[in-house]
Amino acid sequence: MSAGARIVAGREVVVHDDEEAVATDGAARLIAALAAAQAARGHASVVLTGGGVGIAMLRAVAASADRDTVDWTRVEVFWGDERFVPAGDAERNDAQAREALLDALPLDPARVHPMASSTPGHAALEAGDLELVGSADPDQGAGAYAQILTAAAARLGESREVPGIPAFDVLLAGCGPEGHTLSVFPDSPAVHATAPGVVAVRDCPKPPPTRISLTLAASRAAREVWLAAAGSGKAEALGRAAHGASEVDIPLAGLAGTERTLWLLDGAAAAQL
Ligand SMILES: O=C(O)[C@H](O)[C@@H](O)[C@H](O)[C@H](O)COP(=O)(O)O
Repeated sequence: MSAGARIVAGREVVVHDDEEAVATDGAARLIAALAAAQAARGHASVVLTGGGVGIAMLRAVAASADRDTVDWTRVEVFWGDERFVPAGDAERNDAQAREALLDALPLDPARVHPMASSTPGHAALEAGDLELVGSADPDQGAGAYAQILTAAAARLGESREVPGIPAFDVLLAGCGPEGHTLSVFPDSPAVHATAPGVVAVRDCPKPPPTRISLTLAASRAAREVWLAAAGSGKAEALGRAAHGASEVDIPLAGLAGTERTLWLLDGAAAAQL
């Protein structure tokens, strides 16, 4: 267990003073975890999230003096969810991640796997496979991402617990005040999708309304799942999850890594644990 952490209902919880400290600590941990994965397995994989803290963490990685302890040419990058808007739209999680960090790294483009945009007909050749990067239909985009994950599982190692999905080294997630995580919202079709996979999400209460998301079951293929959240608006949902709420009511309660589940919070978000 890491320094300063306590266990709350099976999760390792680290509480910081403010959002900036959450982002800085998350960045340091991410750099260390990716370097350790490369030392152990020769490659590393991370699943990124959108949202304020998730993107702040990427900015902190970009600014870190330890950034180059990771061989970024051998890091495989995925997304846990994506806003289904046109390619390059500033609302897209991948566009925000590129701007915050990815554009500054010597990543291998064949190892960066964005989810589909809503711009139809865009396709790209990646790692010898045809990856669909744009479609008018979010279901088609979700299906394409499921294929990308299956191919990646063959390369990176399939999760023993969740067949067909890679055993990602780290999956990053945020959460909303009503308990959503990824783009899995309370009592929505996505939270009832128990088979591990990738789903199209419609009518999201948080704009934009159409998204693509891993299911909670697919997210649980990751070795380590880290939830980063800050602010009093997240306190009630985190408190309910810590006190046993179901993932149907509070989807973030369903986040769990096969080796570690870590919550990186500020004091305001941790107030009801
Ligand atoms: O695309 C998104 O919106 C997300 O991936 C979403 O799950 C986000 O991480 C949380 O809503 C937290 O967002 P904030 O940190 O901005 O509150």
